[in-house]
Amino acid sequence: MFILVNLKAYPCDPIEVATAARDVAEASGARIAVSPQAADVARVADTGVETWGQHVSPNAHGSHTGSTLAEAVADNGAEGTLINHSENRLKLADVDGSVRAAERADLETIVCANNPAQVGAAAALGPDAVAVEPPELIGGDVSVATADPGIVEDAVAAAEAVDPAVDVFCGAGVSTGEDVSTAGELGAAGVLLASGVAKADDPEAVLEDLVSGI
Ligand SMILES: O=C[C@H](O)COP(=O)(O)O
Repeated sequence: MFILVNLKAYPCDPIEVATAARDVAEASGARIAVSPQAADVARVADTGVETWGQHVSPNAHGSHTGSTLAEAVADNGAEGTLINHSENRLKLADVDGSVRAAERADLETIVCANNPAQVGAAAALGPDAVAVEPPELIGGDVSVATADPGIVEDAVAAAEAVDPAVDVFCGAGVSTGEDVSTAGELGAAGVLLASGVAKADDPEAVLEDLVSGI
């Protein structure tokens, strides 16, 4: 199970979380990555933790003011990127363009989706993985794998039907090792989480609990 911690725009210290994630990953052997604000990618990557972008734009180099260039994200140390997060939705053509931009920059990709139908559509674009996140459960206290296990199983089936090579993650409300374990039992290859770590008083303790569920 891959644990991807999205820091969103939370007022946490990205270096504190990144350092904790690096240490827990090294001690446990678990794959843990941190996805900070674009402006923090380089200094988070400098900690040695696996680092992901929160978004890349569909454009290449050129006259695109305000874009998040995939090549710049990669050059600053990121190994992958989220695309189409629930809080940063894109048009279908731009999801496709962002996946292609990430591929050009050798970034691994996870395309986010609200439900199994969108998971199937996202899988058809050929990302490395898709993540199913019911928007109403994001930021809550109950894991998607507990609140709505059927949506995870249906998402796994939807991706499998389109492209068996595309992994499925689940996210929303994940904060414990038990949540990670349950997600794995439902067929998820990883979890996408944010508030459980970014808002924690002791991010390292939460990460240690999370990896206990792998
Ligand atoms: O990117 C992370 C997801 O939106 C889940 O957020 P959450 O763990 O705060 O529910």
